[in-house]
Amino acid sequence: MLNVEGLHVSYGSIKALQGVSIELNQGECVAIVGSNGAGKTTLLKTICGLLKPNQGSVELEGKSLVGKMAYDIANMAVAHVPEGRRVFTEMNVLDNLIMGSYVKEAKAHRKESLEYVFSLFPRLAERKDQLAGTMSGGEQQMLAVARGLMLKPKLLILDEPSSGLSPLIVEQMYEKLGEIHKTTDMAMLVVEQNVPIALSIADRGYVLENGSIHVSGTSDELMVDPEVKAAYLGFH
Ligand SMILES: Nc1ncnc2c1ncn2[C@@H]1O[C@H](COP(=O)(O)OP(=O)(O)OP(=O)(O)O)[C@@H](O)[C@H]1O
Repeated sequence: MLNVEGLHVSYGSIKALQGVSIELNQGECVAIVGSNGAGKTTLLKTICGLLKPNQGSVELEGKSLVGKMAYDIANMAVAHVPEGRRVFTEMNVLDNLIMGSYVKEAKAHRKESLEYVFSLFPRLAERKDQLAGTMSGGEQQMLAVARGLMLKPKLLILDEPSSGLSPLIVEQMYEKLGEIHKTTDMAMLVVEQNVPIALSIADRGYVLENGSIHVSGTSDELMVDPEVKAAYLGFH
């Protein structure tokens, strides 16, 4: 459903992506992993229309996303959960969720979507009137994911959901992401530095190094790949 082909993206003279190609099928969860500065966030931002590539194509179900505004991409049911959560801190939980369903198609299903995210994250239902900025880091990450789900996405894009969270909270977060993956047919693209946890829920993964795909395969293949093990899984 998502085809990214030969993507080149630069920031001035810095080449952040150099010929990246990935694909994602409906219902699949794919992890993009790699070290700091490998180009992971740049790849997601380009897919979501926040950055314009110098070269290459990004297609969702055969329709190009290149040059589209972020709003139009949201209208095509692509939800982006950015790194660092970025919830609306001065708004309460419920209003944050409502903001997630601002496009026409999502607005029409707002009630069911709210029921769905509240059943998935009961804590958010309990705290629906609380100001988002006063929630804990883990709760804000749940809210950010739930806000993404309010778009009724065909493709849910998550940038470093583990970022800044304690190991236990990361585990709980990934349990939920695994549940979403198992119980829906939406495609999920997860960027992570925490490679083992990302591969624990993903069907496949791509290892990005210095702006290029270095290795790719199923999660099981990557878990036993000697280079991946040495570089990311702490085995030598
Ligand atoms: N706005 C920018 N201006 C200039 N260079 C940038 C900008 N954003 C990113 N870069 C550079 O592009 C490269 C890729 O950055 P990117 O943020 O995509 O990496 P990343 O894999 O997401 O890293 P991290 O895991 O640390 O977030 C890095 O060398 C980074 O310094």
